[in-house]
Amino acid sequence: MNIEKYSRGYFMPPVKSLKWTEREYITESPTWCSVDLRDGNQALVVPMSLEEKLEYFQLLLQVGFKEIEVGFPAASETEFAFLRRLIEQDLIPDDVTIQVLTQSREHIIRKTFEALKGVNKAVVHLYNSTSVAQREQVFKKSEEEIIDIAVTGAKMLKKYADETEGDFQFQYSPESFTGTEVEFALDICNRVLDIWKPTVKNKVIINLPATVSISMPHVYASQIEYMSDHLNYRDNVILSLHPHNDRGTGVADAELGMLAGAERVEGTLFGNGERTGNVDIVTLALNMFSHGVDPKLNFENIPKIISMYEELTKMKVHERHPYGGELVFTAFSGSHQDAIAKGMKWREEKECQYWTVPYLLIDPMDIGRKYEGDIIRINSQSGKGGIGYVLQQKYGLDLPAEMRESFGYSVKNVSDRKHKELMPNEIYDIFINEYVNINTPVEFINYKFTQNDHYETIVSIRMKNEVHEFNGVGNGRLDAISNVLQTQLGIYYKDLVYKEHAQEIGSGSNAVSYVGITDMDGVVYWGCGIDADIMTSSVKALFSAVNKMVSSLQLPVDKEFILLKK
Ligand SMILES: CC(=O)SCCNC(=O)CCNC(=O)[C@H](O)C(C)(C)COP(=O)(O)OP(=O)(O)OC[C@H]1O[C@@H](n2cnc3c(N)ncnc32)[C@H](O)[C@@H]1OP(=O)(O)O
Ligand SMILES: CC(C)C(=O)C(=O)O
Ligand SMILES: [Mg+2]
Repeated sequence: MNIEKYSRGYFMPPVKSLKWTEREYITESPTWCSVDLRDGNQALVVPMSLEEKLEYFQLLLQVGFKEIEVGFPAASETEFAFLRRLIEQDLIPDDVTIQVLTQSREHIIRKTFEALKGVNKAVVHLYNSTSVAQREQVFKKSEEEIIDIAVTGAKMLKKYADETEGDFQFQYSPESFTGTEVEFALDICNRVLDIWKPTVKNKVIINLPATVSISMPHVYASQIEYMSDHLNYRDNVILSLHPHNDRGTGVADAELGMLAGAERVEGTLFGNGERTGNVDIVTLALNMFSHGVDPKLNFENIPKIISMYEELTKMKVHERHPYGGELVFTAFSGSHQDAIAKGMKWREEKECQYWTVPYLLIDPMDIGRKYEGDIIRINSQSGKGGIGYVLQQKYGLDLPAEMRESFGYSVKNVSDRKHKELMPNEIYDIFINEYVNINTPVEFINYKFTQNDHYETIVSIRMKNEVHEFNGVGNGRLDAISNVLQTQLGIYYKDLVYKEHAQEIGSGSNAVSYVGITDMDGVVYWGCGIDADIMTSSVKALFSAVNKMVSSLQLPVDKEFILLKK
């Protein structure tokens, strides 16, 4: 790699300013400004049509944005017409302020104000680039000449605003701020403020963009803190951030920037925007939410927001995207699944106030995701905890702990062999086929019981197409039948374990029984019986376990032969 080609192109403030390091977390939501319809839109392969922008605008209103940069009206017919539509059809709610972007060029500013005619209120956002690279290479101008672009633009905004009806607030961005000497950025912002003279009633927004993110987040935070501490008219200035995500640290930049004194953040849903995108407001807001701080945006139905976002922008939310991604609440691996399943149970039992389930930063249900099919999915990396959880949640089958282990391996093996994820119905099918009501080679037909001080049974069993009746006794009914199998058919085992429950999910209310038996070599075999009658379900479970053992050990099942053997 050609490492000699690169060096650090950012500027630390002249005085190190690190008060932000003493603040631990963000205690209240900033003012959010969506720039989806401008920065997001200008970065799309095909920018949105007017109708699409209208639909996206509605989406942003539903999410709860109160400030929305709706476009760059001088850029195109669509941009201009969109703003006109919003104004002429009165589509801007009273508590929402729209924002428009303009360069510092008179014909562009003029067109911008033309587009704004009839608006009640709006933020007019002026930008010019200030970095060393842009001064030298793009504008080929001195610092004073660059300041002149900003100051001239600021004066033009004031003039056109004075001539246009409506309530206008001004915003200035020293674009490419992160590649600008911080003292110069401060100087140019103060010179613009001197023109606009912000007041308590008409504050000015100074927006400090990481147009290109070129440093680690603590550098950006230090730059923001320096600006916050040294800007003139500070009480009447709203300090705003506009991070991009070139280094993958857009969210960190915004969070540290807020700790450093910023009161407002510009960004987009899911981080759409130039190159690697703007900062993702969904992530920022839900990060706050996860700390118990109200972000004042509503992401209760994130699947719907994603589907509208994808349809309108033609972009895709990545599977691993924080909060929104399809897989971000999903555990495939055994130990994660086990911990999540136990954490969910703990939560149910303890009725805890705070969400503390391991591996899940927030409760997926809070943003419209569901547990089923979302948090635990099964492949060859999965474990008994997760597999048991799926059977329990989806089919109401609460397997005994030891049986979960044995079943877990069956499922993993299938997934491994087929090299695919297994859906809950496939897991259920494996369970039914391998464990439930297994009746070969020894088929249970029916039973009769009489009770004295013990139980007597006559049980009918089919083997090799012939039905035989056997008599047996025992302390309980299952014990009586177990004794038939052992003493009369010679199918010996030990340590019979048994569990039953009602199957609350699905049609009807079946009883489910599980039986585990251990052969003479210590190998355990499990069976399950499902039946409307609880006794029958337990007998079926016993026969299922017995049949698994008989098949595995290849025991003879001819009645005469067994009796002979005995
Ligand atoms: C970081 C950001 O996202 S900034 C926003 C970027 N967004 C967009 O550019 C989308 C909308 N833009 C457009 O549709 C067009 O660029 C327009 C309509 C604004 C201008 O179009 P044009 O004049 O045809 O082209 P272009 O943008 O290339 O203009 C470049 C000229 O503007 C100058 N310029 C660029 N930015 C600014 C600015 N903020 N203020 C003043 N002049 C500027 C350049 O130095 C260059 O000057 P030159 O003609 O002397 O070389
Ligand atoms: C217009 C400005 C704020 C911008 O989009 C940027 O600098 O990234
Ligand atoms: Mg930008």
